[in-house]
Amino acid sequence: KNYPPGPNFLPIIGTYWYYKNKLKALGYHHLVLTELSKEYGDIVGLKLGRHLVVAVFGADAIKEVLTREEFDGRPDGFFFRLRTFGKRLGIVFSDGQFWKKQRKFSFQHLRHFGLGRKEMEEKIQEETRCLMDVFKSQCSEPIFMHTAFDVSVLNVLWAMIAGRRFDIEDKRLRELLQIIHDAFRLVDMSGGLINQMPFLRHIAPNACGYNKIMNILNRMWTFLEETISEHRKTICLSQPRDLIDTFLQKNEYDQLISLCLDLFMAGAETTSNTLAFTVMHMALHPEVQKNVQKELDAEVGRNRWPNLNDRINLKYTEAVIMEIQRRNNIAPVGIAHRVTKNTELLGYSIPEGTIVLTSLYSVHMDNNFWKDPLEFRPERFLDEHGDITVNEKYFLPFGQGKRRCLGESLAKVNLFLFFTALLHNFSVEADPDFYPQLEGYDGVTIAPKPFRVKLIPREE
Ligand code: HEM
Repeated sequence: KNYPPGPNFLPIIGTYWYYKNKLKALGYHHLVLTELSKEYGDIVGLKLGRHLVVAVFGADAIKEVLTREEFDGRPDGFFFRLRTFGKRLGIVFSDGQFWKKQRKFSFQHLRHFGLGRKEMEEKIQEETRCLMDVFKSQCSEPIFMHTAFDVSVLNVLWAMIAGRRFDIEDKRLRELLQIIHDAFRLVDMSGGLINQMPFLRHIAPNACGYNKIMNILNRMWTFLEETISEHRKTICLSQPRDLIDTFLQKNEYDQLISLCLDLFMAGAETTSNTLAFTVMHMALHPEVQKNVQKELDAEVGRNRWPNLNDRINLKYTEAVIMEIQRRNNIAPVGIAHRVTKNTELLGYSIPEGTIVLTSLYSVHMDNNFWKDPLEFRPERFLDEHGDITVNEKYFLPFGQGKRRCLGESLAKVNLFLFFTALLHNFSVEADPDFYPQLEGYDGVTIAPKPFRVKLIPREE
Protein backbone atom coordinates (compact mmCIF):
# COMPACT_ATOMS: atom_id res chain seq x y z
CA LYS A 1 0.00 0.00 0.00
CA ASN A 2 3.05 2.25 0.42
CA TYR A 3 1.50 3.91 3.50
CA PRO A 4 4.03 5.97 5.52
CA PRO A 5 6.12 3.96 8.03
CA GLY A 6 5.04 3.66 11.65
CA PRO A 7 4.21 1.19 14.44
CA ASN A 8 2.43 -2.03 13.49
CA PHE A 9 -1.35 -2.01 13.18
CA LEU A 10 -3.37 -4.33 15.45
CA PRO A 11 -6.80 -5.51 14.34
CA ILE A 12 -9.61 -3.00 15.06
CA ILE A 13 -7.62 -0.64 17.29
CA GLY A 14 -4.70 -0.12 14.90
CA THR A 15 -1.96 1.75 16.77
CA TYR A 16 -4.32 3.13 19.40
CA TRP A 17 -2.86 1.33 22.47
CA TYR A 18 0.66 1.92 21.32
CA TYR A 19 -0.09 5.61 21.06
CA LYS A 20 -1.98 5.73 24.37
CA ASN A 21 0.88 4.06 26.22
CA LYS A 22 3.39 6.47 24.78
CA LEU A 23 1.12 9.33 25.77
CA LYS A 24 0.98 8.04 29.32
CA ALA A 25 4.76 7.98 29.45
CA LEU A 26 5.45 11.31 27.73
CA GLY A 27 2.42 13.36 28.78
CA TYR A 28 2.05 15.39 25.60
CA HIS A 29 0.67 14.47 22.19
CA HIS A 30 3.28 16.50 20.35
CA LEU A 31 6.08 14.73 22.23
CA VAL A 32 4.67 11.31 21.36
CA LEU A 33 4.69 12.38 17.72
CA THR A 34 8.22 13.77 18.03
CA GLU A 35 9.42 10.48 19.41
CA LEU A 36 7.77 8.60 16.54
CA SER A 37 9.45 10.91 14.04
CA LYS A 38 12.84 10.11 15.56
CA GLU A 39 12.18 6.48 14.79
CA TYR A 40 10.37 6.73 11.45
CA GLY A 41 11.33 10.08 9.87
CA ASP A 42 9.47 13.17 8.66
CA ILE A 43 6.29 11.30 7.93
CA VAL A 44 4.72 8.70 10.22
CA GLY A 45 1.69 6.52 9.47
CA LEU A 46 -0.71 5.63 12.31
CA LYS A 47 -4.16 4.14 12.57
CA LEU A 48 -6.19 5.29 15.55
CA GLY A 49 -9.22 3.03 15.71
CA ARG A 50 -10.78 3.22 12.25
CA HIS A 51 -8.97 6.36 11.19
CA LEU A 52 -5.75 6.61 9.27
CA VAL A 53 -3.69 9.40 10.78
CA VAL A 54 -0.45 10.66 9.25
CA ALA A 55 1.84 12.98 11.21
CA VAL A 56 4.20 15.27 9.31
CA PHE A 57 7.38 16.94 10.61
CA GLY A 58 9.88 19.57 9.51
CA ALA A 59 9.49 22.82 7.57
CA ASP A 60 9.66 21.27 4.08
CA ALA A 61 7.07 18.55 4.50
CA ILE A 62 4.75 20.81 6.49
CA LYS A 63 4.94 23.52 3.85
CA GLU A 64 3.79 20.97 1.28
CA VAL A 65 0.84 19.91 3.39
CA LEU A 66 -0.24 23.44 4.16
CA THR A 67 0.01 24.71 0.60
CA ARG A 68 -1.38 21.79 -1.43
CA GLU A 69 -5.12 21.99 -1.97
CA GLU A 70 -5.85 18.30 -1.43
CA PHE A 71 -4.68 18.70 2.19
CA ASP A 72 -7.12 21.54 2.90
CA GLY A 73 -9.89 19.26 4.17
CA ARG A 74 -10.77 18.84 7.83
CA PRO A 75 -11.56 15.62 9.68
CA ASP A 76 -15.18 14.62 9.79
CA GLY A 77 -16.85 12.16 12.10
CA PHE A 78 -18.89 11.84 15.22
CA PHE A 79 -16.74 13.97 17.50
CA PHE A 80 -16.21 16.76 15.00
CA ARG A 81 -19.96 17.10 14.43
CA LEU A 82 -20.96 16.96 18.09
CA ARG A 83 -20.62 20.68 18.64
CA THR A 84 -22.55 21.49 15.46
CA PHE A 85 -25.73 19.46 15.96
CA GLY A 86 -24.59 16.44 13.96
CA LYS A 87 -24.02 18.59 10.87
CA ARG A 88 -20.86 19.96 9.32
CA LEU A 89 -21.02 23.64 10.17
CA GLY A 90 -18.78 26.46 11.36
CA ILE A 91 -15.37 27.23 9.86
CA VAL A 92 -12.79 25.24 11.76
CA PHE A 93 -14.16 21.78 10.98
CA SER A 94 -15.92 22.31 7.67
CA ASP A 95 -14.33 22.08 4.23
CA GLY A 96 -14.98 22.31 0.49
CA GLN A 97 -17.20 25.02 -0.97
CA PHE A 98 -19.15 25.48 2.27
CA TRP A 99 -15.96 26.30 4.21
CA LYS A 100 -14.69 28.66 1.49
CA LYS A 101 -17.93 30.60 1.56
CA GLN A 102 -18.13 30.68 5.35
CA ARG A 103 -14.53 31.72 5.77
CA LYS A 104 -14.93 34.57 3.31
CA PHE A 105 -18.23 35.66 4.77
CA SER A 106 -17.00 35.58 8.39
CA PHE A 107 -13.83 37.41 7.51
CA GLN A 108 -15.76 40.14 5.69
CA HIS A 109 -18.17 40.59 8.56
CA LEU A 110 -15.55 40.46 11.27
CA ARG A 111 -13.77 43.19 9.32
CA HIS A 112 -16.98 45.15 9.11
CA PHE A 113 -17.29 44.96 12.90
CA GLY A 114 -13.72 46.00 13.58
CA LEU A 115 -11.20 43.25 12.70
CA GLY A 116 -8.00 44.86 11.44
CA ARG A 117 -9.35 48.39 11.80
CA LYS A 118 -8.89 51.36 14.11
CA GLU A 119 -12.00 50.36 16.12
CA MET A 120 -10.29 47.12 17.01
CA GLU A 121 -7.31 48.91 18.45
CA GLU A 122 -9.58 51.20 20.48
CA LYS A 123 -11.57 48.24 21.76
CA ILE A 124 -8.42 46.42 22.84
CA GLN A 125 -7.01 49.54 24.47
CA GLU A 126 -10.20 49.87 26.49
CA GLU A 127 -9.73 46.28 27.66
CA THR A 128 -6.05 46.79 28.50
CA ARG A 129 -6.97 49.82 30.62
CA CYS A 130 -9.65 47.88 32.52
CA LEU A 131 -7.31 44.96 33.12
CA MET A 132 -4.42 47.14 34.28
CA ASP A 133 -6.83 48.82 36.73
CA VAL A 134 -7.76 45.42 38.12
CA PHE A 135 -4.06 44.52 38.42
CA LYS A 136 -3.40 47.83 40.19
CA SER A 137 -6.13 47.14 42.70
CA GLN A 138 -4.80 43.64 43.42
CA CYS A 139 -1.06 44.08 43.20
CA SER A 140 -0.33 44.31 46.92
CA GLU A 141 -0.42 40.48 46.82
CA PRO A 142 0.97 38.08 44.21
CA ILE A 143 -1.58 37.50 41.42
CA PHE A 144 -2.42 34.28 39.56
CA MET A 145 -1.60 34.85 35.92
CA HIS A 146 -2.41 31.62 34.06
CA THR A 147 -5.96 32.80 33.32
CA ALA A 148 -5.64 36.51 34.04
CA PHE A 149 -6.19 37.62 30.43
CA ASP A 150 -9.18 35.39 29.66
CA VAL A 151 -12.05 37.80 30.09
CA SER A 152 -10.31 40.74 28.43
CA VAL A 153 -9.38 38.69 25.37
CA LEU A 154 -12.84 37.24 25.08
CA ASN A 155 -14.34 40.70 25.45
CA VAL A 156 -12.54 41.88 22.33
CA LEU A 157 -13.97 38.97 20.35
CA TRP A 158 -17.35 39.22 21.99
CA ALA A 159 -17.63 42.88 20.99
CA MET A 160 -17.41 41.88 17.33
CA ILE A 161 -19.70 38.92 17.71
CA ALA A 162 -22.27 40.21 20.16
CA GLY A 163 -21.65 43.95 20.44
CA ARG A 164 -21.00 44.03 24.18
CA ARG A 165 -18.42 43.41 26.87
CA PHE A 166 -18.44 41.63 30.18
CA ASP A 167 -17.31 42.88 33.52
CA ILE A 168 -13.94 41.32 34.33
CA GLU A 169 -15.40 39.87 37.51
CA ASP A 170 -18.56 38.52 35.77
CA LYS A 171 -19.24 35.11 37.35
CA ARG A 172 -21.14 33.59 34.43
CA LEU A 173 -18.43 34.47 32.01
CA ARG A 174 -15.69 33.13 34.28
CA GLU A 175 -17.65 29.90 34.34
CA LEU A 176 -17.88 29.83 30.56
CA LEU A 177 -14.16 30.40 30.27
CA GLN A 178 -13.49 27.56 32.66
CA ILE A 179 -15.64 25.37 30.39
CA ILE A 180 -13.59 26.40 27.36
CA HIS A 181 -10.37 25.62 29.22
CA ASP A 182 -11.74 22.22 30.21
CA ALA A 183 -12.82 21.50 26.66
CA PHE A 184 -9.30 22.08 25.42
CA ARG A 185 -7.83 19.65 27.91
CA LEU A 186 -10.35 16.98 27.10
CA VAL A 187 -9.78 16.29 23.45
CA ASP A 188 -6.96 15.81 21.02
CA MET A 189 -6.61 16.71 17.39
CA SER A 190 -7.61 13.33 16.04
CA GLY A 191 -10.96 13.48 17.84
CA GLY A 192 -10.06 11.06 20.63
CA LEU A 193 -11.61 7.73 21.51
CA ILE A 194 -15.18 8.89 21.03
CA ASN A 195 -14.50 9.76 17.39
CA GLN A 196 -12.93 6.39 16.66
CA MET A 197 -15.63 4.38 18.40
CA PRO A 198 -18.77 6.51 18.72
CA PHE A 199 -20.80 3.48 19.91
CA LEU A 200 -18.89 3.73 23.21
CA ARG A 201 -21.21 6.57 24.21
CA HIS A 202 -23.96 3.97 24.69
CA ILE A 203 -21.81 1.49 26.59
CA ALA A 204 -19.48 3.67 28.62
CA PRO A 205 -20.51 7.32 28.29
CA ASN A 206 -18.40 8.39 31.25
CA ALA A 207 -15.27 6.43 30.51
CA CYS A 208 -15.05 7.49 26.86
CA GLY A 209 -15.50 11.16 27.74
CA TYR A 210 -18.88 11.55 26.01
CA ASN A 211 -20.75 12.85 29.07
CA LYS A 212 -18.07 15.39 29.83
CA ILE A 213 -18.04 16.70 26.27
CA MET A 214 -21.83 16.94 26.17
CA ASN A 215 -21.89 18.75 29.49
CA ILE A 216 -19.42 21.31 28.17
CA LEU A 217 -21.28 21.74 24.89
CA ASN A 218 -24.67 22.09 26.57
CA ARG A 219 -23.39 24.88 28.75
CA MET A 220 -21.84 26.69 25.81
CA TRP A 221 -24.97 26.34 23.68
CA THR A 222 -27.10 27.71 26.51
CA PHE A 223 -24.79 30.67 26.94
CA LEU A 224 -24.92 31.51 23.24
CA GLU A 225 -28.64 30.91 22.91
CA GLU A 226 -29.36 33.39 25.68
CA THR A 227 -27.35 36.09 23.91
CA ILE A 228 -28.90 35.30 20.56
CA SER A 229 -32.43 35.45 21.88
CA GLU A 230 -31.66 38.85 23.47
CA HIS A 231 -30.52 39.99 20.01
CA ARG A 232 -33.69 38.67 18.39
CA LYS A 233 -35.79 40.90 20.63
CA THR A 234 -33.92 44.07 19.74
CA ILE A 235 -32.71 43.53 16.19
CA CYS A 236 -33.24 46.16 13.51
CA LEU A 237 -32.97 44.11 10.32
CA SER A 238 -31.71 46.93 8.13
CA GLN A 239 -28.90 47.80 10.54
CA PRO A 240 -27.01 44.81 11.92
CA ARG A 241 -25.04 45.78 15.04
CA ASP A 242 -22.69 42.80 15.12
CA LEU A 243 -22.04 39.34 13.72
CA ILE A 244 -25.04 37.84 15.51
CA ASP A 245 -27.43 40.33 13.87
CA THR A 246 -25.86 39.64 10.48
CA PHE A 247 -26.59 35.93 10.78
CA LEU A 248 -30.06 36.48 12.20
CA GLN A 249 -30.75 38.61 9.13
CA LYS A 250 -29.90 35.58 7.00
CA ASN A 251 -31.81 33.27 9.30
CA GLU A 252 -28.90 30.85 9.71
CA TYR A 253 -29.21 29.98 13.35
CA ASP A 254 -27.26 26.71 13.52
CA GLN A 255 -24.40 28.13 11.51
CA LEU A 256 -24.33 31.17 13.78
CA ILE A 257 -24.00 29.07 16.94
CA SER A 258 -21.31 26.96 15.30
CA LEU A 259 -19.34 29.95 14.12
CA CYS A 260 -19.50 31.62 17.55
CA LEU A 261 -18.24 28.42 19.15
CA ASP A 262 -15.44 28.20 16.61
CA LEU A 263 -14.33 31.78 17.16
CA PHE A 264 -14.50 31.33 20.93
CA MET A 265 -12.57 28.14 20.86
CA ALA A 266 -10.01 29.18 18.27
CA GLY A 267 -9.56 32.76 19.43
CA ALA A 268 -9.90 33.02 23.19
CA GLU A 269 -7.83 30.18 24.57
CA THR A 270 -4.92 30.58 22.15
CA THR A 271 -4.50 34.30 22.77
CA SER A 272 -4.94 34.28 26.53
CA ASN A 273 -2.61 31.32 26.96
CA THR A 274 0.05 33.07 24.88
CA LEU A 275 -0.32 36.19 26.99
CA ALA A 276 0.03 34.19 30.19
CA PHE A 277 3.24 32.71 28.77
CA THR A 278 4.53 36.21 28.01
CA VAL A 279 4.17 37.08 31.70
CA MET A 280 5.80 33.80 32.65
CA HIS A 281 8.84 34.50 30.48
CA MET A 282 9.21 37.99 31.89
CA ALA A 283 9.24 36.50 35.39
CA LEU A 284 11.79 33.90 34.32
CA HIS A 285 14.01 36.29 32.33
CA PRO A 286 14.33 39.58 34.25
CA GLU A 287 17.07 40.81 31.91
CA VAL A 288 14.76 40.45 28.89
CA GLN A 289 12.03 42.23 30.81
CA LYS A 290 14.41 45.13 31.53
CA ASN A 291 15.33 45.38 27.87
CA VAL A 292 11.67 45.55 26.83
CA GLN A 293 11.01 48.26 29.40
CA LYS A 294 14.08 50.17 28.29
CA GLU A 295 12.83 50.08 24.71
CA LEU A 296 9.32 51.13 25.77
CA ASP A 297 10.69 54.05 27.79
CA ALA A 298 12.90 55.19 24.91
CA GLU A 299 10.32 54.87 22.12
CA VAL A 300 7.04 55.59 23.91
CA GLY A 301 8.10 57.47 27.05
CA ARG A 302 6.34 57.50 30.39
CA ASN A 303 3.63 60.05 29.55
CA ARG A 304 1.36 57.86 27.44
CA TRP A 305 0.61 54.18 26.84
CA PRO A 306 2.00 52.25 23.84
CA ASN A 307 -0.23 52.06 20.76
CA LEU A 308 -0.08 50.33 17.39
CA ASN A 309 1.88 53.17 15.78
CA ASP A 310 4.72 52.35 18.16
CA ARG A 311 4.93 48.78 16.95
CA ILE A 312 7.31 49.53 14.14
CA ASN A 313 9.79 51.09 16.60
CA LEU A 314 9.47 48.43 19.31
CA LYS A 315 11.54 45.83 17.53
CA TYR A 316 13.04 44.10 20.52
CA THR A 317 9.59 43.87 22.11
CA GLU A 318 8.20 42.37 18.92
CA ALA A 319 11.06 39.86 18.84
CA VAL A 320 10.28 38.86 22.43
CA ILE A 321 6.65 38.13 21.53
CA MET A 322 7.75 36.07 18.52
CA GLU A 323 10.22 34.13 20.62
CA ILE A 324 7.51 33.32 23.16
CA GLN A 325 5.30 32.02 20.35
CA ARG A 326 8.13 29.93 18.97
CA ARG A 327 9.33 28.56 22.28
CA ASN A 328 5.95 27.81 23.81
CA ASN A 329 4.09 26.34 20.85
CA ILE A 330 0.54 27.11 21.91
CA ALA A 331 -0.87 24.94 19.11
CA PRO A 332 1.90 22.34 18.77
CA VAL A 333 0.20 20.31 16.05
CA GLY A 334 -1.96 23.09 14.59
CA ILE A 335 -5.45 21.93 13.69
CA ALA A 336 -5.88 18.55 12.02
CA HIS A 337 -6.23 18.51 8.23
CA ARG A 338 -7.78 15.80 6.04
CA VAL A 339 -6.79 14.59 2.59
CA THR A 340 -9.63 15.12 0.14
CA LYS A 341 -8.33 12.73 -2.57
CA ASN A 342 -5.74 9.95 -2.87
CA THR A 343 -2.36 11.59 -3.01
CA GLU A 344 1.35 11.24 -2.34
CA LEU A 345 3.65 12.93 0.15
CA LEU A 346 7.42 12.42 0.43
CA GLY A 347 7.04 9.40 -1.85
CA TYR A 348 4.36 7.69 0.27
CA SER A 349 0.71 7.12 -0.59
CA ILE A 350 -1.89 8.91 1.49
CA PRO A 351 -5.41 7.60 0.92
CA GLU A 352 -8.37 9.96 0.67
CA GLY A 353 -9.86 10.70 4.11
CA THR A 354 -6.58 10.34 6.03
CA ILE A 355 -6.23 12.81 8.90
CA VAL A 356 -2.99 14.78 8.68
CA LEU A 357 -1.33 16.33 11.73
CA THR A 358 1.31 19.00 11.18
CA SER A 359 3.87 19.20 13.96
CA LEU A 360 4.42 22.96 14.10
CA TYR A 361 6.43 22.09 17.20
CA SER A 362 8.98 20.24 15.04
CA VAL A 363 9.44 23.37 12.93
CA HIS A 364 9.90 25.70 15.90
CA MET A 365 12.25 23.25 17.59
CA ASP A 366 14.29 22.42 14.48
CA ASN A 367 17.85 21.96 15.72
CA ASN A 368 19.50 22.61 12.40
CA PHE A 369 17.75 25.87 11.76
CA TRP A 370 17.43 27.36 15.25
CA LYS A 371 20.67 25.82 16.63
CA ASP A 372 19.62 26.15 20.30
CA PRO A 373 15.81 25.81 20.08
CA LEU A 374 15.28 25.22 23.80
CA GLU A 375 16.95 28.50 24.72
CA PHE A 376 14.79 31.59 25.13
CA ARG A 377 16.63 34.07 22.97
CA PRO A 378 14.60 36.91 21.38
CA GLU A 379 17.73 38.11 19.53
CA ARG A 380 17.30 35.24 17.07
CA PHE A 381 14.53 37.36 15.49
CA LEU A 382 16.76 40.44 15.12
CA ASP A 383 19.42 41.11 12.50
CA GLU A 384 22.69 42.98 13.03
CA HIS A 385 20.89 46.34 12.70
CA GLY A 386 18.34 45.40 15.32
CA ASP A 387 15.59 44.95 12.68
CA ILE A 388 13.13 42.06 12.75
CA THR A 389 14.27 39.13 10.67
CA VAL A 390 12.20 36.01 10.26
CA ASN A 391 12.27 33.05 7.93
CA GLU A 392 8.55 32.37 7.68
CA LYS A 393 9.13 28.80 6.65
CA TYR A 394 10.47 28.14 10.16
CA PHE A 395 8.08 30.33 12.11
CA LEU A 396 4.48 29.16 11.79
CA PRO A 397 2.55 29.93 14.98
CA PHE A 398 -0.53 30.71 12.86
CA GLY A 399 -0.02 27.98 10.28
CA GLN A 400 0.23 28.80 6.60
CA GLY A 401 -1.72 28.48 3.35
CA LYS A 402 -5.49 28.65 2.87
CA ARG A 403 -6.23 27.26 6.31
CA ARG A 404 -4.00 29.80 8.00
CA CYS A 405 -5.42 31.30 11.18
CA LEU A 406 -8.39 33.55 10.44
CA GLY A 407 -7.74 35.68 13.51
CA GLU A 408 -4.01 36.26 13.06
CA SER A 409 -4.22 40.04 12.80
CA LEU A 410 -6.48 40.26 15.84
CA ALA A 411 -4.24 37.92 17.81
CA LYS A 412 -1.10 39.90 16.97
CA VAL A 413 -2.64 43.21 17.99
CA ASN A 414 -3.96 41.65 21.21
CA LEU A 415 -0.55 40.22 22.06
CA PHE A 416 1.23 43.48 21.36
CA LEU A 417 -1.16 45.81 23.19
CA PHE A 418 -1.67 43.67 26.30
CA PHE A 419 2.00 42.79 26.63
CA THR A 420 3.24 46.36 26.20
CA ALA A 421 0.52 47.77 28.49
CA LEU A 422 1.60 45.34 31.20
CA LEU A 423 5.30 46.16 31.02
CA HIS A 424 4.62 49.86 30.65
CA ASN A 425 2.70 49.78 33.95
CA PHE A 426 4.38 47.02 35.94
CA SER A 427 7.50 45.02 36.55
CA VAL A 428 6.97 41.31 36.99
CA GLU A 429 8.57 39.11 39.64
CA ALA A 430 8.08 35.38 40.07
CA ASP A 431 6.38 34.22 43.28
CA PRO A 432 8.37 31.34 44.79
CA ASP A 433 5.15 29.81 46.22
CA PHE A 434 3.62 29.37 42.74
CA TYR A 435 6.71 29.47 40.59
CA PRO A 436 6.11 29.51 36.79
CA GLN A 437 6.65 26.24 34.95
CA LEU A 438 7.36 26.30 31.24
CA GLU A 439 5.68 22.94 30.65
CA GLY A 440 1.96 23.53 30.34
CA TYR A 441 -1.08 21.27 30.34
CA ASP A 442 -1.50 19.11 27.26
CA GLY A 443 -4.53 19.44 25.00
CA VAL A 444 -5.50 20.95 21.65
CA THR A 445 -3.58 23.98 22.86
CA ILE A 446 -0.93 24.03 25.55
CA ALA A 447 -2.16 25.89 28.63
CA PRO A 448 0.08 27.31 31.36
CA LYS A 449 -0.15 25.64 34.75
CA PRO A 450 -1.21 27.91 37.63
CA PHE A 451 1.51 30.39 38.56
CA ARG A 452 1.64 33.66 40.44
CA VAL A 453 3.68 36.80 40.00
CA LYS A 454 4.21 39.94 42.00
CA LEU A 455 3.32 43.01 39.93
CA ILE A 456 5.30 46.04 40.97
CA PRO A 457 3.82 49.30 39.67
CA ARG A 458 6.33 51.36 37.72
CA GLU A 459 6.73 55.04 38.47
CA GLU A 460 4.58 57.34 36.32
C1 HEM B 1 -2.07 33.63 19.56
C2 HEM B 1 -3.25 33.33 19.08
C3 HEM B 1 -3.55 32.34 18.00
C4 HEM B 1 -2.80 31.30 17.51
C5 HEM B 1 -1.40 30.86 17.96
C6 HEM B 1 -3.58 30.68 16.46
C7 HEM B 1 -3.14 29.60 15.71
C8 HEM B 1 -3.90 28.97 14.75
C9 HEM B 1 -3.46 27.81 14.01
C10 HEM B 1 -2.10 27.12 14.13
C11 HEM B 1 -4.48 27.47 13.16
C12 HEM B 1 -4.53 26.25 12.24
C13 HEM B 1 -3.96 26.40 10.88
C14 HEM B 1 -4.15 25.12 10.10
O1 HEM B 1 -5.25 24.55 10.07
O2 HEM B 1 -3.19 24.64 9.51
C15 HEM B 1 -5.56 28.41 13.40
C16 HEM B 1 -6.77 28.38 12.74
C17 HEM B 1 -7.83 29.22 13.02
N1 HEM B 1 -7.83 30.30 13.87
FE1 HEM B 1 -6.27 30.89 15.03
N2 HEM B 1 -4.78 31.33 16.35
C18 HEM B 1 -4.81 32.36 17.25
C19 HEM B 1 -5.82 33.29 17.44
C20 HEM B 1 -7.03 33.28 16.76
C21 HEM B 1 -8.07 34.27 16.94
C22 HEM B 1 -8.00 35.51 17.84
C23 HEM B 1 -9.13 33.87 16.17
C24 HEM B 1 -10.49 34.49 16.00
C25 HEM B 1 -10.81 35.60 15.52
C26 HEM B 1 -8.73 32.67 15.46
C27 HEM B 1 -9.51 31.98 14.57
C28 HEM B 1 -9.08 30.88 13.86
C29 HEM B 1 -9.94 30.14 12.95
C30 HEM B 1 -11.41 30.43 12.65
C31 HEM B 1 -9.15 29.10 12.42
C32 HEM B 1 -9.57 28.04 11.42
C33 HEM B 1 -9.34 28.51 10.02
C34 HEM B 1 -9.84 27.52 8.96
O3 HEM B 1 -10.00 26.36 9.29
O4 HEM B 1 -10.04 27.95 7.82
N3 HEM B 1 -7.44 32.34 15.86
N4 HEM B 1 -5.18 29.32 14.33
